[in-house]
Amino acid sequence: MIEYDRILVRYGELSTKGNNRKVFVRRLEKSVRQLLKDMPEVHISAERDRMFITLNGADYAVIMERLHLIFGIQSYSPVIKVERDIEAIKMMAVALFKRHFTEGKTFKVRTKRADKTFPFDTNDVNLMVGDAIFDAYNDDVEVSMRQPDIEITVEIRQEAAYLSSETVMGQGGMPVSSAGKAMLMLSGGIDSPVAGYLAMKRGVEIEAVHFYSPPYTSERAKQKAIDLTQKLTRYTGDIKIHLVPFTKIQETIKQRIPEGYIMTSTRRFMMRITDELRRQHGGLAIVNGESLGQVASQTMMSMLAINDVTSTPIIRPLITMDKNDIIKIAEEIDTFELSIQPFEDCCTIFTPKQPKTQPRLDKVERFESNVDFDTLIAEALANVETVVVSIESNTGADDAFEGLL
Ligand SMILES: Nc1ncnc2c1ncn2[C@@H]1O[C@H](COP(=O)(O)OP(=O)(O)OP(=O)(O)O)[C@@H](O)[C@H]1O
Repeated sequence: MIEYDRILVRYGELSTKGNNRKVFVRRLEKSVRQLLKDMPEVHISAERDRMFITLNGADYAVIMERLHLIFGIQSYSPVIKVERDIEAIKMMAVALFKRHFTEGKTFKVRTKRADKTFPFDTNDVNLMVGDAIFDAYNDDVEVSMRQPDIEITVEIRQEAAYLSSETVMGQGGMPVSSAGKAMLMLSGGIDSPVAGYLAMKRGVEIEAVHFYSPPYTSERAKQKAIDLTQKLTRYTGDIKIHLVPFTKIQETIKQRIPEGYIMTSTRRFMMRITDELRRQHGGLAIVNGESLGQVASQTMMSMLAINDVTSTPIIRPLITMDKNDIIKIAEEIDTFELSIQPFEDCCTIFTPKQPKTQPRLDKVERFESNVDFDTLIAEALANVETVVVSIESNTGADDAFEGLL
């Protein structure tokens, strides 16, 4: 049976990014190199609009599985390289087809001609290759343009033609850290890990910030935030998490701020501290899991009052999403089960039964001005614990991202 000799990787959106493309392609190449570091036989060559991973005996299925985790890849196919000769193409297409064909399966040929000097156009190649397959089976096979069981792709480039019968969709998005760094406000809930994933997918490098309030919240609640961070490392490698002790600030808020404004004020302090950590660690933005109208803190009035503490850009990837869609992504990235584990969260413990859904900025500012919060903020910042969370060891790619960020 014929065997694939390389994997062809398509960048998609990347290829349209003008002058930045070179930088993006280089980053993507670096991600792939790191991910396949334990396979020294593999050869990677990143060209302008395609990347080729030559197997040299490596198992293509293992590589295909890992590529699925890399942002910036639109799709990829295991391919066989053949001469730019229509007879050679036809022969290989038939061989590939035979590899997959069982009775009743339909097919389609899809050609892409990157090199326009090739004497036949896309349609000609589709027809000629299709005819070769019909001939090989005495016309006893059927074409289906809409939903073929077997799709033979032929990509004709300057140096050769590449044939495949499998195309897998990648994650899409932009390569890791091509957009700079942001701080992810990570609670133990469903939403913030999804927000982090979506930001990472657009090339944002994430450092997580988690607020915890012992003894009101337990070690296990803190561990949950670390475990959620670990789930995200699968896509980028190591992620730092800053664990901020928040007890004193929350107790002070509870004593000194009128009940209806406790939640607004709590969020404002979280944001101020996150912003300071951002400044210290060279971040450019803050990412959170807010989604419009989900809970009291997420009305527009509330956001206005909370957001007022900083002019730093706040990225809210979930802002217009429905809960069901957020949950779907949480399931896909395997954070959902962890998120729904019932460990206490610092906010829910102190949150009054009826927080103001339309808090007024002038009021919350007045309430806060009566208390010396600056000292408490400095104290919390001085006691931040930073942990580097590493990629899970069962992905088969441990350490693969080392040095990537
Ligand atoms: N303990 C925390 N540490 C860090 N960030 C937090 C914490 N609690 C809340 N946040 C941030 O504030 C956002 C809004 O939180 P809130 O609890 O109002 O909403 P949520 O829909 O329950 O969010 P989540 O599901 O992420 O907990 C969160 O998505 C997160 O970004």
